[in-house]
Amino acid sequence: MAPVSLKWDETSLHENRFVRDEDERPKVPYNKFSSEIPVISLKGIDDVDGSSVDGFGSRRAEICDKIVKACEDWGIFQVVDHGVDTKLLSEMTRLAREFFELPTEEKLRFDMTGGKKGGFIVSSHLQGEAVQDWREIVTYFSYPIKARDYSRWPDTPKEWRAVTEKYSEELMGLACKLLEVLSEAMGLEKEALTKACVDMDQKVVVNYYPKCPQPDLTLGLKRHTDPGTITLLLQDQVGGLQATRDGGNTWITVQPIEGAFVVNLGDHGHYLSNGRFKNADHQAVVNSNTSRLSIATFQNPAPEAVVYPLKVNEGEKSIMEKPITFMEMYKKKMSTDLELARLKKLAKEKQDLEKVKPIENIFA
Ligand SMILES: O=C1C[C@@H](c2ccc(O)c(O)c2)Oc2cc(O)cc(O)c21
Ligand SMILES: O=C(O)CCC(=O)C(=O)O
Ligand SMILES: [Fe+2]
Repeated sequence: MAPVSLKWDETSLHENRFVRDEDERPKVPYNKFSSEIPVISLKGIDDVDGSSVDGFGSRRAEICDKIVKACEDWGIFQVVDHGVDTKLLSEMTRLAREFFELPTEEKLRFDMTGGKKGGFIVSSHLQGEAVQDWREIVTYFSYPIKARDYSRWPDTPKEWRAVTEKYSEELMGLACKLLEVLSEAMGLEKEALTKACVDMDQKVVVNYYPKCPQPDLTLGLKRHTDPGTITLLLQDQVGGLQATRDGGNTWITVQPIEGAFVVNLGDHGHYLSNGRFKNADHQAVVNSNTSRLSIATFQNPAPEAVVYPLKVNEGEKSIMEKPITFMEMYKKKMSTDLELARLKKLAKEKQDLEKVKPIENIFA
């Protein structure tokens, strides 16, 4: 299947494929930033247990409390002082932008359509979506290292592969550190969550959202929860990431912070904690002033890893009926997402037909 379109500046939203139903359209501007999502400094997270700040408990304990609270409230928070070199972050962003500025034919050398594992695609990783996302992505699978297929990693700009390898390694380290905190908060050993992932997978998705003539009618990336354990998102200073915790009634736009990562829990993290930690419900909106770039690093369990709460407290019930593998969970989620989109499209077509019926009747 050929990609939809790469001529974003010539694409009119009168082309229905980008127009969302009214209930799905953005409710809050891309640049009206909220301070509701906590920003947590990780400085001191490696302090050995027992060392104290001014005699009041350790800095690590303080950070852990903030992370746990954010996961219980929103399933989303930002981290600063995380230890990943800021030069690496700016290199990663610069090279990613250069990739999207390449001529179409160059990007299509990595065309991912037809089920290839990694590469470039317009709009969505899900083929068959009723309404398209206003974005392009390039994606590659970085862990486990033995499964890397470099033929699916962009080779232009030429420094990108080396930078990406380093970036992936650093982010794997940071993600594991955050999972240790959550394991301890569940009263489990530090390695409990990473062990439950068996051999942790990592997948990097670089999102490029072109500027859009009618941003109020469409979405850069439709509302979703991430399927995996935890996601680390690096975004530029434009703004567009939005979160909801009341099923899409109200939304907030996450404030971009230079050098910070937005961390959000996915479905796997939510299930393993028996629902204690939220799987962040989020979307990306676009704007008519400027394009936007974000880099999502998805930390997922191995496909064969068993998904089931690690601990069910006394008096509670498991939120899962039975254990399933991550592969089963992922496939079920993606097919449900597609099916919902298909049903919505059908319902809309039916509604549109009903509207024209009275006119037909005039001629009957
Ligand atoms: O692009 C994404 C975002 C996200 C997602 C999940 C479920 C959806 O229905 C959706 O439209 C987007 O999580 C992903 C998970 C992946 O494995 C690949 C992706 O490209 C994405
Ligand atoms: O671009 C963003 O801000 C959100 C990206 C995202 O949610 C994703 O890639 O899963
Ligand atoms: Fe996401």
